[in-house]
Amino acid sequence: MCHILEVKDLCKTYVVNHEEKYVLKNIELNIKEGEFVSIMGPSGSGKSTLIYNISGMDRMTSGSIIFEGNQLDNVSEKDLSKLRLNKMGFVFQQVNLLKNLGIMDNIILSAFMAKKKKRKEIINEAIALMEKADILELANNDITQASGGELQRASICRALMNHPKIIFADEPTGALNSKAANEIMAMFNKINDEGTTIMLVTHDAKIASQTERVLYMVDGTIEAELFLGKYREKNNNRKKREARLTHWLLEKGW
Ligand SMILES: Nc1ncnc2c1ncn2[C@@H]1O[C@H](COP(=O)(O)OP(=O)(O)OP(=O)(O)O)[C@@H](O)[C@H]1O
Repeated sequence: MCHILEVKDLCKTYVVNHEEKYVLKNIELNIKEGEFVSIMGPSGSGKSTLIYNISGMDRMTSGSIIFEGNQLDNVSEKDLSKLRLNKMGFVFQQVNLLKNLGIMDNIILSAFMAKKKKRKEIINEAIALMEKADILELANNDITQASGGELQRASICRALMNHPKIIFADEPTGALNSKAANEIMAMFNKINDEGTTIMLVTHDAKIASQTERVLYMVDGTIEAELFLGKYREKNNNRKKREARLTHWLLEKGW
C-alpha cells in the first residue's frame, strides 16, 4: 500500500509574547492510502494544529509534507486551495453550514465551485449521497430544521461531493449524543471501506476504538500509536477494542 501522506520533521511555532512557542515538534508520520487514523491526546497537545498543517489549511514553520506526490510547502496558495477543494474533505465539530442556504444547496456548493461537472450530475450525486446518509427528506429544509446529527451527516455529504482522497475530521462527534455519534462513525467506516483515507481527531475512546490506528499526541509530538486494525461492526468486537484502547490510554496517563 502506498502512502497518501508523508510528513517529515514537521514543526509549527507561534510567537507568543515575543517568544517562539513550539506547538508541533519534529513530527514524523506516514498515512497509507485507505487508512482510518484517529488522533487523541490531552487538550492543547496539538491535534487540531497537526491536521490543519498537514492539510495545508495552515502553513507549517518547517519540515516537509508530501500529499499524493505534491510537496505542499512548494505549492502556491492558489494551487493549495485547488488541491483542498478537489482532493480533500473537511468535517468539523461545528458544522459550518451556510444559514441562508438549504441543506441540499449547502451540500452541492463545493461541487459547483470545482466546476468539473454539469448541474444535473451534481444534483444526482448529492441525492445519492443524501439517500445513503438517510437525510434525503431534508434536502429542501433550512439548516435550522434539522438535528445536530442530521446536520453533521449533511456536512459529511458536502465533504464527499468532490470525491476526496482524504477526509480530515476535527472532533466531528464532539457535539453529538452517542446515537448520533455512532451513526457518524458508521458513515465514516463505510466511506473508508470504499477507499477514502480518513484522519479524525477525537477525545472519545469509544470513537477512536472504531478506527484502524490511534495516534497519541503529547506536547506537540506523537508519543505513541496503537494499531487496532479495520473495524468491522459485524464481528461485534467493539467492546474488546474499546477495552484495549482504554487500557493503552490509561498507561499513557490519559
Ligand atoms: N494562533 C495561535 N497562536 C498561538 N498559539 C496557538 C495558536 N493556535 C493554537 N495555539 C496553541 O497551540 C497548542 C495546540 O493547540 P491545538 O488546538 O492544536 O490543540 P488540541 O490538541 O487540538 O486541543 P483541544 O483538544 O483542546 O482541541 C495550544 O497550546 C494552543 O494554545
